[in-house]
Parts: sequence; structure tokens; C-alpha cells
Amino acid sequence: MGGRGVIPALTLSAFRISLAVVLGLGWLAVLLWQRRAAATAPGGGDTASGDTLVLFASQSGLAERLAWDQARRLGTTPHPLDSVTPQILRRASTAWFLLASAGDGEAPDNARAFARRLGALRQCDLTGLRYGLLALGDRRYPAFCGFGRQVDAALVACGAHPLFPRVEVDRGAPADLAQWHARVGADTPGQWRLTERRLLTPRQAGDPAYHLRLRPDVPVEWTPGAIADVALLAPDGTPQQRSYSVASLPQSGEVELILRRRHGPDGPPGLGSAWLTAGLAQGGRVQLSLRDSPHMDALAIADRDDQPLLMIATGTGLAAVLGPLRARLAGSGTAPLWLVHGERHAAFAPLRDLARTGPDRLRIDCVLSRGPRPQRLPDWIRDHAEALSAFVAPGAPGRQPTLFVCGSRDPGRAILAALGTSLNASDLHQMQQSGRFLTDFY
Ligand SMILES: Cc1cc2nc3c(=O)[nH]c(=O)nc-3n(C[C@H](O)[C@H](O)[C@H](O)COP(=O)(O)O)c2cc1C
Repeated sequence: MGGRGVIPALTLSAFRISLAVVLGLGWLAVLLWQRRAAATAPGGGDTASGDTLVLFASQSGLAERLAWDQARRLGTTPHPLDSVTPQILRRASTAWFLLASAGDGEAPDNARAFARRLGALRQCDLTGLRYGLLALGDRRYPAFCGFGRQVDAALVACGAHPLFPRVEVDRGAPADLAQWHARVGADTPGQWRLTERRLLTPRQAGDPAYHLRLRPDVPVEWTPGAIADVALLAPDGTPQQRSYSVASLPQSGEVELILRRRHGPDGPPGLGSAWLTAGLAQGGRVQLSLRDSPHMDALAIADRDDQPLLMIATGTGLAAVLGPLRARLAGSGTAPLWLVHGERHAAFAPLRDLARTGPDRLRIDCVLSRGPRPQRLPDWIRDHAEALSAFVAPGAPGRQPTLFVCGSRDPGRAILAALGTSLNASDLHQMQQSGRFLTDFY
């Protein structure tokens, strides 16, 4: 019986000692961390101690770029997470965290010291801090957004107040980023305005096609043939994304898209095309991000080596070839370029402009499937088999033409079949083997 009173007393004092040791070590760690971070803080002191902080943890640069965007909006400078101390966090009223995950849900290199001290951070009082947190990751990793989640939990444990639930981004998805941008204010990078929408198919039956021009709020770079991912909201409020080829070059300062308002069989028009071709007002805002075309390298090599390029496009697939073609025309090359476009009733205006202004080395053919002398593109290909075969044949040593076919899937199949019977099989095989036979169907 007596033992029962002694053991808890011993356990309690041992517990108190261990608690004191743990707390002491915790505070020591905090102090050491503060000293080291103050020495390495941008500007040599605790210059990251402003009222509003923008902090990033980034391995390959996306979180850092987004941090710069956020800092620009707030008129401040972003800092790597490693440069802040708990003291700096305590003095700030608002902090914006943009945190990528690396390793196995771990901190990127520029946040490792911060990550090591997360336990110590939990002992700080951050009840005066409000924060927004963007976690960047990749759902293919088991610890999706692991680091962002850890920091979020530590901040909550310190009593900091999230301004909104953590926003998580899967592989830079525009729809996820749109949520962040919606949280941090409307005037964000990634915001574009519709400056012009022109009907490309006046007085024609069937689904209308449009030529759109969009201008970014802040200048943006892209590569020829880039893909624009447009963020949309479905009627039930779920974020959606639609992708379109960019027909213009960055020098123009505007993204040009060509799209058709599509209807399902007896159904309503597609979400993206209905909004962009009708719902969106002139001057209206679009959340848009740009990525490279999967064919960018092959097309850039053909451009660099000044090799012949044969492009065959149907309908709005014209947009996918216009970017690479305009890049070729802007250069000093002399190799022949040939664009064949299949449409319904009449040539699209951008194609007519190109035919009027293009150099002699550019041949353009527009094949119309309806109208006075209708012809299907596959038939046209068979009729021109000889000229097309000669164009894609190696001919002289070092001649390595590229063939790029794009447009809707169904006409695409018929075009590939026609090319298969019209072109020399070994030339086609050679182009395929060396990555010079490119297709882009949707
Ligand atoms: C080597 C490596 C490891 C990664 N580990 C994870 C991970 O464990 N969890 C996760 O969600 N994302 C992980 N990612 C994905 C990145 O967090 C994601 O690509 C993020 O957008 C990168 O942002 P950053 O460019 O700012 O570094 C990893 C990426 C790389 C390259």
C-alpha cells in the first residue's frame, strides 16, 4: 500500500524534471535559431520583420515565383522561410506562406533549418499572427503537400489564425492556383482580359468559330505553340480547366486563341467554349496560365536547323500550327514551309492574312469541305500525294523535314490514313523514329 504513494510522487517529480529539460532545450533551440536566422536574414539583420511577411519554401522555383507575385501585390519583398525567426513571426501581423514539398513530404533546401525547428516553433505564442498558406505538391507523392501541412499544423498549434483554409496545389494546376488567387485578391498575375473576339465563320451554318485576343495584367512569356490552361467554374461551382493552343507569339503581347462553340449531340454547348465565345464580356477577366507544347523541342530543332515543315490542320487545330509557323516566319530561315488547312465553308481570316503577307517560301492551301467545290481533306491529300511525298522526302543529305498534323480526332484519323497511303512508307517511318512526325488531336 505504502509503495503506491511513493511511486506516483517519484514519477511526478521525474516528469517535472523532464518537462523542464524539454522546455529548456526547446527555448535554447528557439534562441539559437533566432540568432542564426537573424544573421542570415535578407539585408543582414531581421529585415524580414515587417508587419506583413511573404515567405517561401521552394525547390524548383514555382513557390518562389508565386511569392514574388504576392509580395509585389503587397509592395514588399519575399523571403525564404529559413530567414525568419519566431521573434520575427511574433512581431508580424500577417504572413503569407508559399510552401512546396520536396523529398518525402519534406522541406525544400531553403526551408530545412526552419523545418528542423518546427518542434520549437510550437512553443511560441503566435496568437497575434494572421496567415494565408499555399501548399504546393504533387498528388503522385504519398505525402502530398507534406511540408505545407506540417507548417500549417505548427502555426495553428501556436495560436496563429488562418485567414482561410490552406490552399493545396497539385502540380501547379491552374484550377488550384485560381483558388489561391481568389483568396488573395482579384488583380493577380494569371489574370487576362478579353480584348477582342471576332467571329471567323460569318453567315455560315453550324457551330461558329471565333478568334480571341487576350492581354495579361502583367507581361508574360511563352514559347511558340504553347498551351493555355483556362480556369473555369462549372455551374455547380466546381473548378474546371480547359486547354487551348496559343496561335500568337509573346512579342505580340497578346494570346490569340481559335475556338469553336461546340454542342454535344442535342446537348448544351461545352462549358469552356460557351463561356469564352459568348458568356465572357469584352474586357472580362480570364484566369489563364501557359505551358509549353509537348512538341516544343521537336519544332524548335526544326526551326534552329532550318528544316522544311509540313503542317496539316483541320478547323480550330489551325491555332496549334500558327504559333510554330509564326516563329519560323519571324526568323531568318529559308527552308520551305507548307500549311494545309481543312475548314468547312471559307478560309479563316488569320489564314487569309497569312496568305496575303507570307513570304514565297510559305505555301498555303485551304481545303473546304462545303461550298461551291467541296473537297474532303483526306481526298485532297491523296490527290496531292506526289507533291507531299516530295516535300517530306529527305532528298538531299541533311534534309530532315518535319510533319505536324493537328485538329479534331475524327478527321485526324482519316488524315493519318490518307497520309499512310500517300506518302513513302520508309520516309514516314524515318520521321516517326526520329521524332519528326508530330500529332496533336483533341
Ligand atoms: C524530388 C521531388 C520530391 C517531391 N516530393 C513531394 C512530396 O513528397 N509531396 C508532394 O506533395 N510533392 C512533392 N514534390 C512536388 C513538388 O512539391 C511540386 O512539384 C511543387 O510544385 C514544386 O514547387 P517548387 O517549384 O516551388 O519547388 C516533389 C518534387 C520533387 C522534384
